[in-house]
Amino acid sequence: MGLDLGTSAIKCILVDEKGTVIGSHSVEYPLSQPQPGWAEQQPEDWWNATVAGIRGLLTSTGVTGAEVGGIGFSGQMHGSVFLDEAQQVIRPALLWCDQRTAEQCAYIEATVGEAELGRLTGNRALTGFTAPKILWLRQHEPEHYARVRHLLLPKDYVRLRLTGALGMDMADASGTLLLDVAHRSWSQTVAERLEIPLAWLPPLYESGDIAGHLLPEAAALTGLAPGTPLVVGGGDQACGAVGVGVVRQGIASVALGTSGVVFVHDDTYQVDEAYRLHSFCHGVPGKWHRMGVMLAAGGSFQWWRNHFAGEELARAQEEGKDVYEILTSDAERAPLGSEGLLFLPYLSGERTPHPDPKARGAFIGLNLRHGKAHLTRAVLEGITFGLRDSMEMIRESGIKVTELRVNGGGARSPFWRQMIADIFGIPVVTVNSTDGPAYGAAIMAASGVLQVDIAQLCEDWIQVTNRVEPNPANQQKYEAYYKVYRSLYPTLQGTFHQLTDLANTIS
Ligand SMILES: Nc1ncnc2c1ncn2[C@@H]1O[C@H](COP(=O)(O)OP(=O)(O)O)[C@@H](O)[C@H]1O
Ligand SMILES: O=C(CO)[C@@H](O)[C@H](O)COP(=O)(O)O
Repeated sequence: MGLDLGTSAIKCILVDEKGTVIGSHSVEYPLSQPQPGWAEQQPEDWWNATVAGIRGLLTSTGVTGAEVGGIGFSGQMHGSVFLDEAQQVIRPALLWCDQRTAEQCAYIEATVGEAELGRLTGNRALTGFTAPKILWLRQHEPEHYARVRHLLLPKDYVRLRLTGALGMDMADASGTLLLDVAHRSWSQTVAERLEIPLAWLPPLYESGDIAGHLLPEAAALTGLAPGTPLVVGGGDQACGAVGVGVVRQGIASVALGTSGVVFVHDDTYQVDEAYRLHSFCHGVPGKWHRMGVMLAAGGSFQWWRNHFAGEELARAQEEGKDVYEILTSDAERAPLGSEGLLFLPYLSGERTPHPDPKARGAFIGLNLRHGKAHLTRAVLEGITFGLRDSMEMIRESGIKVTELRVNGGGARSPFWRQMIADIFGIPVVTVNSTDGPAYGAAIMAASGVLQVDIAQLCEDWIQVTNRVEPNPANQQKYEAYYKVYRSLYPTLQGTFHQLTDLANTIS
């Protein structure tokens, strides 16, 4: 069984011993934004959704608990679950997309030193990461901070409830800013300089290791058998990459979920100049990866759907279609470049390439000829240009990428896949497994239980099902628009900051 504890829902899948998916079941949970730029979830909601998700999956597939050989976990990364002495949750978790910690990031870079932090952790301090969240708690909620005894990431908390065992994988731990990514161990130096007790951090594992076994009370709730092994699993980006077979050099993946991620495998530990890309441990034991992360990729498209696609939603219901399919087919009818219209996708601030919580979105170049289809196309093009920025950094690092494997909700659209091929100038493929991180988690479960290499299972289970080549004529036209796109953030940065400050002070 593979579980993916996402931002909006948990997705649970069952896979047989040949790697075929035999069923899936999702259960949603809410996200709260108590203040602008904040994002929180209740760990109890994750737990209830996990129990309902596993039960729903067993019921819908007719598989019995005793037939499940093992469970692997994928999860949204970076979120802080603060637990007290009795392992009880102290407050809602601050999520990966929470932007409240700019001041704490500046403090970390000043205290540890920017270059030293990079040398020790492989990364720079970014608002979504976990260590700044701990410092925020210390500064703003000292009564909560005083009770903290354990710090976990989202999926590790749910695994604790299932097994009673504390643990974290190297891939997810890389996003805490407390891991010595090169040596795959907690960084005593960083923890000491930030005065964060190392004792709060759980034991570290590789993704295919067994972390514990299902408790009888969790078995009774879920319908699974007591003692079922739980494999550690990984952060959702590492799991998503494993789920599409990005386990060797030369292949990259693009994940189009709420966030947007360009991900490359590294056989050895590598860092990018000035730590512009994240350098993290991979879910493949003893391997690493680099990635660029956009905060609102699919999230920008979802925002567009939620606020401006009432008509399309009604059409989707009438025609029994998905509203995203209607939106993308309308967008396809607008000309390439949306007749001189560009969209900046920094609706949640940004991480890569502009680590700036005050970055904002924009439509640039509107004229009277533009209608909704132009704007929809501009949103998709703007997101894809944003992803291309990460690919440029990967290219500048000297990595030659010959194939892009796409996953996440956005990968369902053939139009968007062709757009990625044209904007990146690289062939885009899809594979037989379309369950992304949940499938990667199932591969990790099989690896732990059957004692087979993760890379070998990817080789055996994953096949390319579709390949699109870049269209040279489109590539040239997009190149011209991309040049203008790249010039926009530096020009507008000051304006974005002024507007964010105004919005925070004048209401
Ligand atoms: N048919 C589709 N065509 C294009 N984009 C889609 C389609 N379906 C979903 N999406 C995009 O995928 C996103 C959801 O992706 P998903 O991987 O499920 O996200 P997450 O795991 O972050 O919740 C949506 O916000 C939307 O932008
Ligand atoms: O912050 C990151 C990776 O560094 C995000 O990838 C989150 O881990 C969750 O993203 P979605 O899967 O919900 O898009």
